Amino acid sequence: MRRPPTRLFHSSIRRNAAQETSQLAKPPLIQIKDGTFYRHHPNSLPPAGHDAPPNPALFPNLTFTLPSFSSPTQHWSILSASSSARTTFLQALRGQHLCFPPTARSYPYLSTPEIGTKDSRLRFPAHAIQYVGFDAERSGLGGTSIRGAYLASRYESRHEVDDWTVMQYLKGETELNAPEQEELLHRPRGELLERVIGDLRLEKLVDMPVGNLSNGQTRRARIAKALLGAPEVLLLDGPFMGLDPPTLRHLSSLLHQLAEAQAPRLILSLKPDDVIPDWTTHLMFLDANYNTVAQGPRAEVFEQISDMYHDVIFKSRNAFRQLQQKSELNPLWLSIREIGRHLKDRGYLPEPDMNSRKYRHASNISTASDSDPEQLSKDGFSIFDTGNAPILGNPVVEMSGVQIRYGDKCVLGDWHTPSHSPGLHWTVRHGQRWGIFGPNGSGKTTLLSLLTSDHPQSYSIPMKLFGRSRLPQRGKPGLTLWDISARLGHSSPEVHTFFPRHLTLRRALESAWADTPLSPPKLTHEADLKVDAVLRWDFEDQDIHVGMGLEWAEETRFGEVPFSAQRVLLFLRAIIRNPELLILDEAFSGMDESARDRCLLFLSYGERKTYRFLDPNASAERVGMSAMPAAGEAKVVDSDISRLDRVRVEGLKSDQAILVVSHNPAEVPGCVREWICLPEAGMGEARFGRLEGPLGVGGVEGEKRWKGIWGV
Ligand SMILES: Nc1ncnc2c1ncn2[C@@H]1O[C@H](COP(=O)(O)OP(=O)(O)OP(=O)(O)O)[C@@H](O)[C@H]1O
Repeated sequence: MRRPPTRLFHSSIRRNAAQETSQLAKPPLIQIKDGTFYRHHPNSLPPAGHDAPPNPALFPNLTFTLPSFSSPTQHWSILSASSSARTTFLQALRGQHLCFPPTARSYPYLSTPEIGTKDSRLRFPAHAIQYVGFDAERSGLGGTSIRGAYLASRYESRHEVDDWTVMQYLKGETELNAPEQEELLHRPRGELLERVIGDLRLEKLVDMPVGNLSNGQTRRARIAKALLGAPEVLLLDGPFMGLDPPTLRHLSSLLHQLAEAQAPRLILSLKPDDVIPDWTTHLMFLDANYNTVAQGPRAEVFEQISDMYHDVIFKSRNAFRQLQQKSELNPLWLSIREIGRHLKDRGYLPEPDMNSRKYRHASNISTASDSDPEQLSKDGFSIFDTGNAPILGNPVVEMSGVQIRYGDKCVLGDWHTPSHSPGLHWTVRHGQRWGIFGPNGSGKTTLLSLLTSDHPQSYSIPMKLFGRSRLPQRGKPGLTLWDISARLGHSSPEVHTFFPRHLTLRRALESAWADTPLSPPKLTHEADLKVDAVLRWDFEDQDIHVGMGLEWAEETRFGEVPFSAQRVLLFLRAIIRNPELLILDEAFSGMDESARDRCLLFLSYGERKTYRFLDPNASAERVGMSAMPAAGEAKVVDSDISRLDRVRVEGLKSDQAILVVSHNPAEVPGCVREWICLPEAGMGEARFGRLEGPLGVGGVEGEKRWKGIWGV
């Protein structure tokens, strides 16, 4: 059901209807005709092999039109398994990257007199087309927040001089020197400001420093800020990443209203497992090599993807043999498999005509099914646990009535159960694998900051870590920051934000053995071997030839590799020492899906297991598996390194405790069984539960488990 538009958009919708006829004749807003893009001028670089940075042709011969007005309205989403392809495409739309020929990319509507009368700055694509990316969101609001400050400052009452309030951020009052007259003219006016604040539910947050906002709150503030610039087009890169289901629904409906009003026009970029909003009318599908694979009306693109997907899945043996040869892995095929599987699982794809000749081999190929008892999660866990629950060790975390308050606002533990003192009562034991869930703003990050000691109140609350309090007690010294960091592995968007970009990849990993990323690591021979093993696994895939050089890891800096690869490295840094307590807080968000799946597998099995693409025509006995995989799926098998008995990095040990925060079941490791779901402030108490198997198995069972956690 369509919701009525909010106040903000009423007037524009009315105006649009009245002006429809004349608007239809207006020139397109973005027009690309047979254009190819490059990051650097192809003639400006030394020839390949002479230290030239990679400079692939981006979206060769792209033709794309975004109308300025259309009836019915066109709402585009860009789909790709590669975050880099998605972001690069959006950048190209707003005038970034070199276009060949230069005239192939134009913005005819921005040159019309109509735009001139609105705001002369809108003539420039970089102004008229605003980009909001969410990968590094928890780093703050466009550099206006915790700039260079230590993470802990988020939780302290005194803030830096430039820790602006949300209102200052929205109004653009974030310069220490007074702005020029021209700038003042363009500040958002009262009425618009009030409406945007209301529509994005920011009323209660306007006086809060931007550094204190949670992930979901930050997202709303960033969209509000972009809207206040009144752009013609808003590009939202991964808008649903890291949002809880209710916030996601609210945001999607809000975006729909904006898009319908064409004020601004919206283009979303989506990951394969993102919800594709019902109101998306047009899709662009990109592969990981910066090629456009399909574009057009939604149903047509789904049909094309369905054809390609079933082709890849059911194709002849020869094609699958090619897939098996890792060196010949075809990024287009991989992209089609990844996108196709997700779209098929969610019922977007039409079924192919199985009578057609090309599917004649398909009859003996299995497809994934919930009833298959042998079905595994992507990281190799059976869909239902069969063995006994693990024997648990001593407590690692003991909270006995924890409440966190700022003035009279309680952001964690604002409840009272008859059997306990008020607040959160929670024990995590050695060997337990916990998922921490809850809506945006429910206090998950705050809870973890108490364990990592980023929160100053961690000294005063009733909490023990590793059996000790933070402050000294009779006969027992207090637990120092160094004690904690030696026993803890932690990866989160905040760790990412503050991680030194200049460290080499090897040094970044080695910092797992240091007190802080910049202090000298205390390495042993065993640690060196582990670092080598992880580097080989990370960048060269599991079945590398042992003994290959790793010089690249000493030559490449952390800041030089793509965002997704940085996340992978920080994940590996967190797990490499098998810490007693491992915290993975949105650690997999922002990773490309294939990298994420490999990381999840590595978490549980280290170098022991790997993925293999299997020939769907082979029999189960021949490939040494108890059941055949779903058609075209990569399956978890023993690695060559394991067979050669050269494993240096084992997976999780039975006595490690892990805590995982995620809003996406596919990002929750298959080993997680215990869960806690924090309530929204003032909405009751935390709920606890235990799963009968992994969360990320999709299908009916996966959905049932996920909904159970959210109390749906
Ligand atoms: N110093 C502070 N003063 C007041 N409120 C604060 C402060 N720091 C955080 N908050 C509030 O505490 C609440 C919990 O924030 P937290 O980041 O822990 O939530 P979260 O569950 O991790 O959210 P998300 O899923 O969006 O990341 C939020 O409403 C946030 O605005």
